[in-house]
Amino acid sequence: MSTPALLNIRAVKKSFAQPGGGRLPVLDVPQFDIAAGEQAVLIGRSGGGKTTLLHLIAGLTTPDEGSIRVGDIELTELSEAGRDRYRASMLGYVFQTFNLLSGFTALENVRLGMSFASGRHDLARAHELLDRVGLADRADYRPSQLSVGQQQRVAIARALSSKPRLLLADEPTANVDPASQQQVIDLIRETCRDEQIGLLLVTHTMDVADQFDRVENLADINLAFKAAAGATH
Ligand SMILES: Nc1ncnc2c1ncn2[C@@H]1O[C@H](COP(=O)(O)OP(=O)(O)OP(=O)(O)O)[C@@H](O)[C@H]1O
Repeated sequence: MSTPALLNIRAVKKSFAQPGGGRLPVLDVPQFDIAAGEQAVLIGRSGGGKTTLLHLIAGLTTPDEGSIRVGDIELTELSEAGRDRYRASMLGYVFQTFNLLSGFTALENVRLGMSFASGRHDLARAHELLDRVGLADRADYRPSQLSVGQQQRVAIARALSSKPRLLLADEPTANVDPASQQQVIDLIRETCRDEQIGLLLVTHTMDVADQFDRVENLADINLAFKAAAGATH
């Protein structure tokens, strides 16, 4: 029996208005799929559209055309409130810049990640996740009292707090030292494996990409990139 699909992208195009007028085509992706529980890494040149693709999958932005399905949900048919609910119930997102709330402690930041999803605060899970990321003794610290690597780990705990089906991680090791890098990757991969969470992780680090069975280069799945390359060569 084949593994059920978690993410199906079909014929998705995304362009942005350019400051000087006209539109910049960034993505033209005929097909991109992730199976339930699958772990894939996305690589590609800077400015190529990796973050834009994650934003589309997260429903943070909408495509010009095409279809994005996550489980039974067609994202392009949802209202903004519907996309908020989809994010809360199905998705974890580790942002490049963490996006922790500075006025709240590490524990509160993790609990904030789950409050929308479950409608209740699962304190035990928040503590378990902080323990898992090695920050049990930092639960009451605010982001400004944590190192950059520790903030990154809080952001990972928060993204996992609502037990998502799909985790999107945008360069989760960009701000941690090489020694912590492997810990962060192991943490994300083990948790996703244990909880059957699909993973799409963006990285510029080949040491990280090489650890994954599935490595997708955006240049290979994005026709907009090929069109732009063809125009300049
Ligand atoms: N809101 C926006 N308005 C206009 N252009 C945008 C917007 N967001 C992204 N872009 C453009 O889309 C392109 C792709 O950006 P994106 O951030 O997705 O690239 P990336 O592959 O994630 O890059 P990096 O590896 O440097 O993080 C860039 O040329 C960028 O200027």
